[in-house]
Amino acid sequence: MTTRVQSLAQSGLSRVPPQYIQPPQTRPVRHTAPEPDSIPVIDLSSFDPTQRASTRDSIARACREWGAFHVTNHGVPPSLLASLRRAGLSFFSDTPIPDKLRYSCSAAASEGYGSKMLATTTSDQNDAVQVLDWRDYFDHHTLPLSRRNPNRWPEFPADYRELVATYSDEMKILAQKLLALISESLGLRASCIEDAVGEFYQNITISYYPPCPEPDLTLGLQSHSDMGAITLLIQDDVGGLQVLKGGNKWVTVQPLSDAILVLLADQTEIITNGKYRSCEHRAITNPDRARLSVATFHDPAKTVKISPASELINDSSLAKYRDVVYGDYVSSWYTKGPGGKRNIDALLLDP
Ligand SMILES: O=C(O)CCC(=O)C(=O)O
Ligand SMILES: [Fe+2]
Repeated sequence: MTTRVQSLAQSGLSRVPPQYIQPPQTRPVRHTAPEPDSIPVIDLSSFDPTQRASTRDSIARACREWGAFHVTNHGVPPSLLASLRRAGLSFFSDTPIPDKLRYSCSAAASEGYGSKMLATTTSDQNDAVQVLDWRDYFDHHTLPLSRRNPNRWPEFPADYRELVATYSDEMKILAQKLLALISESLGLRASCIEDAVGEFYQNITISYYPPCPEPDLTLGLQSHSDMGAITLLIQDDVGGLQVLKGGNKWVTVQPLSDAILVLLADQTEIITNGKYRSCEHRAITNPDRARLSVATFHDPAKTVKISPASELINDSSLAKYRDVVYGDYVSSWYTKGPGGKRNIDALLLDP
């Protein structure tokens, strides 16, 4: 069974164990001065037709420049976001570790309480070395309803299961709204991306990053892009999520109370034929405070074949990505590990 990072952190270590030490090239660089650049914020309240055009333009710019943006006035009650963060934090910080271990998940992508999501190796003097993330998590299978079994989720606090179920339903509605706006921002039919994805397979992962004694040597979550279509993320006020801008600059996403962060994922990159790239991101740790985030992933079914939208392909704009059956993409992702964007880049026809 994998060690939980929280038990290591609570044992009062002053150094992190060697398997959590990143090689020099992937260690985080801490920003001391305020960063000049920040993730765009898009107000979704203006759903009347005249404003919709300017919302679409802002979305187009954010998707091209960042592959990520915050949304405000998104229709999800702020009290629900706060309650879910509170319930998640209570599971991680108030439940004794032996009780949490009753919910242990067995392998990558299975439901439950775990720590090592990603098998990743880095080469150290020709020996393959596995580097672990400084993170524990709880993964919930939430949609379609046939996958949702709240009995597998924590039963404390008392409203935990109901909150996760309500949150799942709200995130589905928001993901549909956003995929429609993103499609339209490319001049496509509103339903174009959602039709290509099909019924959403939705997972909700609550991540808990304990304080880390050596934050300059570790990552809470190594660099990756999410493999599905679209991810909706909320975090607490601690901060630590970073997105890669322009392929070379890590920018910290400043927590914005009540906003929801939208991250474009790999299948949207394929469907839009690379007009919008998926967002590469990672989480850093800090020495003082534990951090909590909730990521809601919206993926195709494993049997769905994903290819660039036919509306975007013509004689002067050829398909840039190979078609892929989503289940094959997922298997290969877990076999190779994330490694930034190497999985999606491997599908490029002419890299
Ligand atoms: O903790 C975060 O902010 C990032 C989580 C994430 O990227 C993921 O779960 O895929
Ligand atoms: Fe992610």
